[in-house]
Amino acid sequence: MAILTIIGGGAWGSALANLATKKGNQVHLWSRRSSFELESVITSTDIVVSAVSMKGVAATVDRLLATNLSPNTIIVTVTKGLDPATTNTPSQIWQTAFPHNPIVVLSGPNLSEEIRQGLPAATVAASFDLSAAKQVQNIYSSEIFRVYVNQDPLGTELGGTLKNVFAIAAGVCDGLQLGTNAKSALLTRALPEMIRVGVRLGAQAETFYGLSGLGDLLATCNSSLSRNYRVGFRLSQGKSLEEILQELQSTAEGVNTTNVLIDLANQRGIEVPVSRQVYRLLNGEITPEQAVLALMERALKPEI
Ligand SMILES: NC(=O)c1ccc[n+]([C@@H]2O[C@H](COP(=O)([O-])OP(=O)(O)OC[C@H]3O[C@@H](n4cnc5c(N)ncnc54)[C@H](O)[C@@H]3O)[C@@H](O)[C@H]2O)c1
Ligand SMILES: O=P(O)(O)OC[C@H](O)CO
Repeated sequence: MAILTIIGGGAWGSALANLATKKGNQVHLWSRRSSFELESVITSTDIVVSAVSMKGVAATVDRLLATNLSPNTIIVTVTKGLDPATTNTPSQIWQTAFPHNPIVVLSGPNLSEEIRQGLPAATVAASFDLSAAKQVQNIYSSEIFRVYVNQDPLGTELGGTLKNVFAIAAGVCDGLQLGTNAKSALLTRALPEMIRVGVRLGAQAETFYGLSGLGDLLATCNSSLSRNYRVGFRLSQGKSLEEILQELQSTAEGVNTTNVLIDLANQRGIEVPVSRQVYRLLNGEITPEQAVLALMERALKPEI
């Protein structure tokens, strides 16, 4: 049995708290509205899970820096986003702030609503520190949640983060009723685009073929449970982004991720054709139909 403190009481933090509690662990679920102080539970904590949205990562890091967290405590990050100021991933931010703590990325095709319903799912615990990843694997593995490990935290994290951009595109594709051929083409071309970005940032290409890359891409791009997919679907119905985000009342990380990704691609000269059309659509530069046409009329090229 381990003692976990989960920071962030949103959809995913709550689902992760339930999974760990059902395995017999002691779980403190802390959010900004909690009636207890973070300090009061942190010294006895074996594992801290950060389940806040990207916009809350910096504040959460500061909050934890103000406690006396032991360097032995494993920090697990599940946020799927990029920092607009630095383009860093959450695990990079955590590692910089806590250089002596093991940092583990937990990411995979994990729509929280399905997990809340007790449906089976698999995921990846990734860390440079394999023993820390294995501890997280043991704590979270159950008959409904199968956890694999790897040693590519950046690739694991970028798979979960970048797929949100394509989930928006997939929602547009389905909303416009473009058909199965178009959807298959979109998802297939999304994967090399994710790998191109990931490898340039230092991730391993193979990681993107696993659960945290292809797996999460398939889950998110094919489910109306995905908030990013829903953003794309509603854009295709002519709603404004502002209106959609207002109705959503929850986090769709793909909107911020698209903007950061395009900054990054421009700085480093990375070719990201699908993401670029998602960017133009989100920023009101083109209509969904124009985005599709722009992709179809690109200069012809070899497949690989
Ligand atoms: N919901 C899912 O299916 C799922 C699955 C895997 C990963 N994720 C990722 O987990 C993260 C959280 O997603 P969610 O679905 O729980 O979102 P959510 O919108 O339900 O909850 C977001 C949480 O972040 C907290 N937060 C935001 N700003 C904060 C701040 N400044 N300080 C402290 N806390 C702050 C909120 O209080 C809330 O608890 C996202 O990055 C998401 O991509 C979600
Ligand atoms: O609801 P979304 O689009 O944030 O997707 C949730 C998870 O990332 C799916 O793995």
